[in-house]
Amino acid sequence: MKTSAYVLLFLFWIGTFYAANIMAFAEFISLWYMPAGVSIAGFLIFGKRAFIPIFLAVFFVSFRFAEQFEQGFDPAHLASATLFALAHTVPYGLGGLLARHWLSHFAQHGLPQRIIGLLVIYALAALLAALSGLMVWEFTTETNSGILEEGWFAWWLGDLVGVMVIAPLMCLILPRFSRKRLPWLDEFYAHDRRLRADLKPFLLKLIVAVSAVIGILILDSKITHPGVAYFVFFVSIPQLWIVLTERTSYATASLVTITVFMAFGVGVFDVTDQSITYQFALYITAAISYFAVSIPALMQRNNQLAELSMLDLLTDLPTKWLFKSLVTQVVKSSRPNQNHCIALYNLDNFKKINDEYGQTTGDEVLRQSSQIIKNELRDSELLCRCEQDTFVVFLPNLDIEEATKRANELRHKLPVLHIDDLILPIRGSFGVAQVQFGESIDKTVERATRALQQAKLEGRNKVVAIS
Ligand SMILES: Nc1nc2c(ncn2[C@@H]2O[C@H](COP(=O)(O)OP(=O)(O)OP(=O)(O)O)[C@@H](O)[C@H]2O)c(=O)[nH]1
Repeated sequence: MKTSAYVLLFLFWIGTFYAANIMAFAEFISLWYMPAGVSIAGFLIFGKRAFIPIFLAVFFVSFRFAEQFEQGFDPAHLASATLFALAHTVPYGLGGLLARHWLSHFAQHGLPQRIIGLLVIYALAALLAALSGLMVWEFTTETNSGILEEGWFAWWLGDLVGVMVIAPLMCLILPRFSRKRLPWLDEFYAHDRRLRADLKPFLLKLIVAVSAVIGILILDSKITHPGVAYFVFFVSIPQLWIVLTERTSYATASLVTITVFMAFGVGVFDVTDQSITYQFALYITAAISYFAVSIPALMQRNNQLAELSMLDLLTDLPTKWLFKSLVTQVVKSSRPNQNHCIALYNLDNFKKINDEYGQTTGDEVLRQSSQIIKNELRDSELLCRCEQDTFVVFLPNLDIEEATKRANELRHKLPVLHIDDLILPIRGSFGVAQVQFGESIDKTVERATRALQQAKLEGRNKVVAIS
C-alpha cells in the first residue's frame, strides 16, 4: 500500500460521507451510506492496512458531529468517537478481509459462486455494522433508547446499498495505489479488455436508465397509489443491458449514476415514504449486475476454450475435432455423385530428429513442414494436425485416383529444411481413402490410417490408397 493510498482512503471516506449528507432527504437519512462501500473496498484491496485511514476518518467525522451537537468540547466525545469508529471499522474490516480471502483463495470456484459468497459477506458485514453502530449510539446518548429495534433495518439496507454500489467503483480506483497485483480482481474486469472503450452507445443506454429513474419518480410523485414505486425495479433492465454489453467499468459507473439520481430524486420529488422500495430496487439492481458480470466473463472463457480445442497451439492448424466437424458438413451438403477423399500423412523417422537434435528442432520441423504443405493447398483443401507428427488433408471433389495423384504431389512438396546449421530432408508416408456414402469421417480416417501403415510397411516415403 503506497503512502498516497492512506491519504486517498481517508479523503474518500470523508468525501463520500459529506456527499451522502448532501443526498440525505432527512437528517441522517438517505437511500445509501456511501462510506460503507469505501470501507469494505479499502479492506478488500489493501488488507488490514486499511484500518488506520478508515478508523481515523470515522473518528474525525464522529468527533466533529459530537462537537456540533453539544456545542463545545467534552472529553467524552473522544470516547464516543472512538466507539463509533470501532463500530464501523471492525465489521467492515472483517467483511473486507473475509471477502479478500474468499476471492483470492477460492478462485477454483466459478465466478457465480464467488459472487454469491461476496453478497453474503457484504450483507453480514453491513448488518453487523448497523447493529454495532446503533448499539454505540444507544449507549453514548441518553435520549435514544429503543433506536436499535426501530432503526436496524433502515440502517442495514442503507449501508448495504452503499457497499454494493460504491465498492465496485473503489475496486476500479484503489488497485492503482496498491503495490501488489490483484489477479483475483481481474476476472471481474476481463470484459474491459475485449470491448472497445466506446462512450457513445454506453451514454445512450445510460440516458435510457436515468430517464426511467426520473420518469418513475415523477409518476410516483403524481400518483398517490403506493404500488407505483415498485415500477422502479424496471430500472434493472437497462442496467442489465449495460452490464452485458459494455465494459465492467462502465457498468460500475452506470450503477453509481442510477443510484445518485434515485437518491437525489426521492428528496426532490418528495417520495420519501417509499424510500425502502427504492433502496430494495437499488440493492436488487446491484445484485443482478454483480451476477451478470460473470456472464461476459464466462463467454470469454468459453471462447478461449473453443479456440484452444479448434486450433493446434504448435502449428496453428485446425485440430482433428474441427476437421471432423467441417468435413462432415461438406460431405453432408454434397450431391451423391460427388467424390471426396482424405490423405493422412505421417513424417518418416521423426522420432530420430527429436532424439538427435532435440524437441525444439522437432517442433520447428512440425511447424515449418506443415506451413509449407499448407501453402501448397488449393482453396478448397484443408490441412489439420491429427496428433503428434500425423496430419490430414481433406481433398474435396476428387476420386481415389485423382486424390492419390494429388497426395503424391504434396509428398514431393515436403521440404529439405534448414534449421540453424542443420540440413534436414523431410519425408512422409501417405494413406489415401475416399469418403464412402453414409460413412462417418472417423471410419474414413480409420481406413486412411490402415493405408498409411501399409505405406510405412512398404518402406516409407510413398502413397498408398485404400478402396
Ligand atoms: N518435437 C515434438 N515431438 C513430438 C510432438 N508430438 C509427438 N512428438 C514425438 O513424435 C514422435 C512420433 O514418432 P512416430 O511417428 O511414432 O515414429 P517415427 O520416428 O516418426 O517413425 P515412423 O512414423 O515409423 O516413420 C514421438 O517421439 C513423439 O514423442 C511434438 O509436438 N513436438
